[in-house]
Amino acid sequence: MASESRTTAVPPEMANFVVGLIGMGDMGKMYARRLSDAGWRIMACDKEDKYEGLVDEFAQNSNVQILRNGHLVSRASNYIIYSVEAASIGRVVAQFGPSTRLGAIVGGQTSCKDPEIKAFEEHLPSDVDIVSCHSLHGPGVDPAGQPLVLIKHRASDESLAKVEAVFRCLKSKVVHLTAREHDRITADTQAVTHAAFLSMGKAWHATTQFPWEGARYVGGIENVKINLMLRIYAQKWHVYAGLAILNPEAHKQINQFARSTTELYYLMLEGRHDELRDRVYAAKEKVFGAEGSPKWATKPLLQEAVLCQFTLGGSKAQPPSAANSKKPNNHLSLLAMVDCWSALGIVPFDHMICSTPLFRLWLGVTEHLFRTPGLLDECIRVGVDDNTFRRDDLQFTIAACGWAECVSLRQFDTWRERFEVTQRFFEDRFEAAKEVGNAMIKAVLASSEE
Ligand SMILES: NC(=O)C1=CN([C@@H]2O[C@H](COP(=O)(O)OP(=O)(O)OC[C@H]3O[C@@H](n4cnc5c(N)ncnc54)[C@H](OP(=O)(O)O)[C@@H]3O)[C@@H](O)[C@H]2O)C=CC1
Ligand SMILES: O=C(O)C(=O)Cc1ccc(O)cc1
Repeated sequence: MASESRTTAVPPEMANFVVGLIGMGDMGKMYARRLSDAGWRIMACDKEDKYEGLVDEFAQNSNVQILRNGHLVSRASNYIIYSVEAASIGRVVAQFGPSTRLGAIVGGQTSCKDPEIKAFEEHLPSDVDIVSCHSLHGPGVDPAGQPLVLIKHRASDESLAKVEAVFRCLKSKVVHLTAREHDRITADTQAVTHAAFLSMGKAWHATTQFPWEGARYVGGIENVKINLMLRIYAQKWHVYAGLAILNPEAHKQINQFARSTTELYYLMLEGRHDELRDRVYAAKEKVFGAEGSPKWATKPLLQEAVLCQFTLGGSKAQPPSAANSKKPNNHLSLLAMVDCWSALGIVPFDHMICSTPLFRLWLGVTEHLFRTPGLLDECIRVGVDDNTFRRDDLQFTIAACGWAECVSLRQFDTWRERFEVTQRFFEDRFEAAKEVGNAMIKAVLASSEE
């Protein structure tokens, strides 16, 4: 669309306001497109070697001006958003921060706020206000209705109001938090959720299987596991490494998830049915409330039936309608998640205000498992009596411990290698998974709004 024909969402008193974007990767481009479509003037850059490519890409968009580097963006913009890799934020702000225009506002889009805020405090001139942001969804998701965290770290009310005016066109749900609150909540909602899906991918890779091709991973819960695992492995490695390794609050959660997985697996392996049952039910009570006074809403977060159709399989082992050929599974990953929340005193429903689509699906299937009569007892029985999933669960446990160790040792390079080798194993299916995953998320969001 030519920008000249756009209607504008820019208030008259902000007609000359320029939004700067440093980092034009997936999120930076998403902001550039959406804000410029709403009438905001954008000045943006990526690394200098991408200058020509970006100029070509945005040539038709007269509201977006591509500059050669962050110095030029910083000097010319009123609100500058750093949208670079979390691990680079210190270096990039050190480089461009001192060029920030007098009296400007600065923020960042990185998924973990501790290093970002430290970098701003260290390198920005004292006349600059700091209002950071975080859209809690990936670049391909419509921001309307999704949470957008705003952090008024060092700013006047007037600066905050300007930032709110800029983001209003996204139609996201604004959540005001401190940087510390943000990191604590996203450690619970994102980092530990990703640890579960990353471990599933590793386990299926280690046992060289594409789970959608076999007959064991059939049904709504399995579709969520498979589609979200693929969705994560289809992304850039640094997004997940950054929010796990750099978030000081996340290490404890990821470590506890590995411990919960290992301890539940031991109980299954050693046939200690009653201990396993006691532990799972104690965790259920702590996380989901006692019998008769549950913490979940009357209406379940999601209907498993809605999820059954979103299978990547269908051509081989099972037709898409084969919901009733579901195989009972012990769902070690889901039991471990609830055990982990219980051990850390986390009530996941408290975080819904700040949740990603992926977290809502994960919590939704977990809730489904724990609130559907008979399902939890079936898991416990399968966990003890049935060897069908033993190997996969062993690999899942090894993977969960591997990720936890890698995170606690802050091993970015190892993290990357672990991620990319499994990414290559699954890459042929990313396109299909993206389509099915998007449709699944859309259907679940629609059914939860009914
Ligand atoms: N992807 C997602 O789902 C979400 C990501 N985020 C966060 O947003 C941030 C950006 O993520 P995303 O867009 O996905 O990542 P991308 O890797 O797609 O984008 C980051 C961009 O910043 C560029 N960059 C690095 N250093 C500089 C520099 N000195 N000057 C200018 N540009 C630079 C990178 O170049 P190069 O690749 O060459 O290093 C890259 O193009 C991350 O911190 C991420 O954690 C937040 C919400 C969702
Ligand atoms: O929904 C998720 O957890 C995602 O995987 C997408 C994502 C990744 C990084 C973020 O900082 C926010 C959202």
